[in-house]
Amino acid sequence: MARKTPIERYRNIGIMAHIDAGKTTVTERILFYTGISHKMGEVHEGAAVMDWMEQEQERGITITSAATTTFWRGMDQQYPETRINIIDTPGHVDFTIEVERSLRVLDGAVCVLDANAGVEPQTETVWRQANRYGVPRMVFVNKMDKMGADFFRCVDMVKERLGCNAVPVQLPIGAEDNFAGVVDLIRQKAIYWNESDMGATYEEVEIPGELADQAASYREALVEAAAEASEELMDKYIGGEELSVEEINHGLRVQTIANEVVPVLCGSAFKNKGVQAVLDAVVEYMPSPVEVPAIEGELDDGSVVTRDPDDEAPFAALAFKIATDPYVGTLTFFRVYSGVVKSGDTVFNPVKGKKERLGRIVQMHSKERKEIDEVRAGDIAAAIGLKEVTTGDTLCDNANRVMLERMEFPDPVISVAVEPKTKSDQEKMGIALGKLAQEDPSFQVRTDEESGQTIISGMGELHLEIIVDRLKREFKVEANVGEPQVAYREAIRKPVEVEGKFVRQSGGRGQYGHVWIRMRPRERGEGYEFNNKIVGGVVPKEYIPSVDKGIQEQMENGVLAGFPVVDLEVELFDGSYHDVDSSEMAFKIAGSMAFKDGFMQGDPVLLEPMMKVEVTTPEEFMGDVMGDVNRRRGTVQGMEDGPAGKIIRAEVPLKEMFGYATDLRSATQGRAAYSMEFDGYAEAPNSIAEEVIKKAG
Ligand SMILES: Nc1nc2c(ncn2[C@@H]2O[C@H](COP(=O)(O)OP(=O)(O)OP(=O)(O)O)[C@@H](O)[C@H]2O)c(=O)[nH]1
Repeated sequence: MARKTPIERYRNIGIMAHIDAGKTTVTERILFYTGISHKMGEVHEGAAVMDWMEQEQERGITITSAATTTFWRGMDQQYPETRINIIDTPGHVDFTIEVERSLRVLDGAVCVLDANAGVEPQTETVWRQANRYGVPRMVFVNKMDKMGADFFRCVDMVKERLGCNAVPVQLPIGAEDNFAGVVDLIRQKAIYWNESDMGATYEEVEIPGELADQAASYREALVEAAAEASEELMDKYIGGEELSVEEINHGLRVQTIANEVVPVLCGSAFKNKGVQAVLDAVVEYMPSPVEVPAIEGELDDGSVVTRDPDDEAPFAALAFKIATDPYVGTLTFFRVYSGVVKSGDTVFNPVKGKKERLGRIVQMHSKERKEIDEVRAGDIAAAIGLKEVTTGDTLCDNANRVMLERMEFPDPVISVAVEPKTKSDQEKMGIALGKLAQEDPSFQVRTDEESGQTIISGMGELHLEIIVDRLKREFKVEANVGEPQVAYREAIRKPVEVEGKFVRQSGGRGQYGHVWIRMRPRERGEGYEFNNKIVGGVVPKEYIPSVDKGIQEQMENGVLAGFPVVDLEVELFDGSYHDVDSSEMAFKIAGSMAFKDGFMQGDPVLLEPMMKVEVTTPEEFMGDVMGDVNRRRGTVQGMEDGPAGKIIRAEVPLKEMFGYATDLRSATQGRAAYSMEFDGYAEAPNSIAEEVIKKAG
């Protein structure tokens, strides 16, 4: 079967925003105007099309990043059919991991701002993440109808706080209650959407006289920005020639894809103004899969290759999202980078080292699934029923194996004990948690060896709350939840040289393992490294991996208070063996004994997770907020004025952030907002360490 839409007409885009900027509303309107969603559900009525998980509706926030396919031919039907895959990116801080993995598979992003609030903390976080992946972006200044809406201040904030070359391609006509439409600076028209049909139709007229000068000067700036794209355009521009609409759009497209320009549009999704123009801009300025650098992958022999966006190339795809659906089971969302895959094909997963057969393949058109036979390079779809695939895995042609760049997931920083309410819940809970962990690599489940309790760990309080909520709703498991616990780490601060000797002599065959190791602290985040420096076979080769294994197992279990040991280099440099009594087991124990001793001699320390916290508060509460940050052992790192009040940036230990949402609300009459993000591990003060160690017994 041939490709219906040529790959050049694909757009894989994400919509990113701070919470409440209107991402869900914008997405819904897109689906409405593209004809997929025939009925608009308002967010506050809980019927939003994208918010298809129950608790998302209740909380009014979007948690999962589903992918939705839609088609657009332009406001004026001026384009050939363009296939737009919208990858939903969540706005809440606890889900930055979801943002990361959607950024990984999209080619461009629309950043939605609240015209009153402008650039908010989470906008910045997501923007930085997008910088890391080099994702081309455009900005939609939404809520132009809202009190305090200010387009020009938003543009300045985008320039200053996000440090990019924001170029308005529209100007608003009026603001707040008087927001009426937009000036299209490229086509030099004023556009007014009709209210009678929810903005489905519009009028195009001359630019109002009072805006003419402003429009002319903004147009000049935009034409200049477009001209930068090539010498040819620049020569024409400098020579005083008019650039055509096509030339301007082409120039902006080149510059946007090169991350040199960020086009800025405006409107009000809620009032049905401006959304179709956003879709036109997606077609005009966002890249197709063939306009972004081809993805790289590693072959078995370690050599690096690219997988080009071409149907003829071997199949390679990345699984970026696993969702558990109550009706069909596991849905694995994947982005195809190269080649074609059909339902029924067997694919290889190099991460798991396993082959799996693709059963049914579906494409998500919002709530509705459409079953499809094949997926081609550049497209996004979901496979039903894959068992072994987890987020971030590669799926590829079995005869042309390749491992695409892996996604990195941070370790969870917070955990709680969950206990099933009844015996019959016990087994169900195990299965449910297993499924949830498969969906979400930043969520982990383990059993505490001593207490036998099930411990779940994640990226924040809300993250775990939602997991427990899903247990109840989707899996009908009732569970009691303990107090949230911080995921500490342990480390040494000074290099040591230690011996580990395990000798047992009894009647028959004894045990003999003997090692000397050097342990050195490494920088935070550098992890573990094992080096074998044995010469002359004093420890036989076959026992060396056992030493490493013994150390790693002990590291997992910790020494001070049962938390994993991190950032350590171990060098095995001496030891001895016995012809009869030595075994892998004996060397494993010797390794773990040496490690434990060395750890205690190495000036051990407890590490605690630190959070980067940003609070926006009206000025009158600033003193209270700062005082509170100090009481929480936080350090204020900066302060600035924002449109919604003072912005305080601080670093605070996660332990002290429990319950912060409630405390902040009551201290500021609900007028402050905050966001937080994991920053790294730092040494915990002695008083805290002692408390934690004592508790661990
Ligand atoms: N005045 C006005 N309100 C809007 C506009 N767009 C969205 N809203 C409202 O703003 C609120 C938040 O909108 P959402 O679309 O849920 O925002 P979101 O960014 O998806 O929020 P999260 O899913 O929580 O990240 C809702 O009450 C919307 O009705 C707009 O253009 N103007």
